Amino acid sequence: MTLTPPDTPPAPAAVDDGWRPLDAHPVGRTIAAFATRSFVANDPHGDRLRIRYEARAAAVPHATAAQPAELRAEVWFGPKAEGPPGHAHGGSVAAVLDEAMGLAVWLAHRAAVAAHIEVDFRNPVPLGLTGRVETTAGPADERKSSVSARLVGPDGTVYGEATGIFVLLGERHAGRFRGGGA
Ligand SMILES: CCCCCCCCCC(=O)SCCNC(=O)CCNC(=O)[C@H](O)C(C)(C)COP(=O)(O)OP(=O)(O)OC[C@H]1O[C@@H](n2cnc3c(N)ncnc32)[C@H](O)[C@@H]1OP(=O)(O)O
Repeated sequence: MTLTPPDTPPAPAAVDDGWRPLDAHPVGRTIAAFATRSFVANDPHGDRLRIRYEARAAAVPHATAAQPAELRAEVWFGPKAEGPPGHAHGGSVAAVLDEAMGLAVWLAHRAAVAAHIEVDFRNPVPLGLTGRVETTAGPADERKSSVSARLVGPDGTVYGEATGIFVLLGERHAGRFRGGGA
């Protein structure tokens, strides 16, 4: 049992910073449904990657430079994400950053696919790490949006940073990127 000294100030009230599970937002619900099938997020109880997305509702839809849309995630790199011994495969780190950037653009604007991404691997990701992915989707023009993301550990270590150009899907893409599978 812990005794609280009488001169200890009361704990500050929890601040509601606006972050909610992704499926709590109307647009986010559609995106979350996609994520249940995606390469990164389709095995939430597996041994490779487990990821949970959150969105800040106040920032969506329609990101602006002054108020960029934000999507973040908590991600766990399991033993089956291995690349170098004991550490996550770079492809798994890139995939996590890629998907988070794509979902951030979709949340802020509309469905989009990656045209170009760049990833900097700043530190090796130890297997078993639970990190946070932070994204910032900027404004879009008629056809594309730029976006960035980073993977940060609980002690503030930056493991990866990425930037991307995501092309917004429109009429000219009709028939491409439809659901399918086998
Ligand atoms: C369904 C929603 C899903 C959302 C979740 C996503 C999660 C994961 C994210 C991904 O990994 S998506 C899968 C990987 N990406 C792909 O498979 C896309 C493959 N590439 C294509 O299908 C086409 O190249 C693409 C649709 C990206 C572009 O073709 P378009 O014919 O629509 O592009 P267009 O040439 O008209 O260019 C549109 C704009 O984007 C720019 N652009 C296109 N490709 C670029 C590139 N590679 N680098 C830089 N900019 C590029 C281009 O310059 C132009 O800019 P401006 O409007 O300013 O002129």
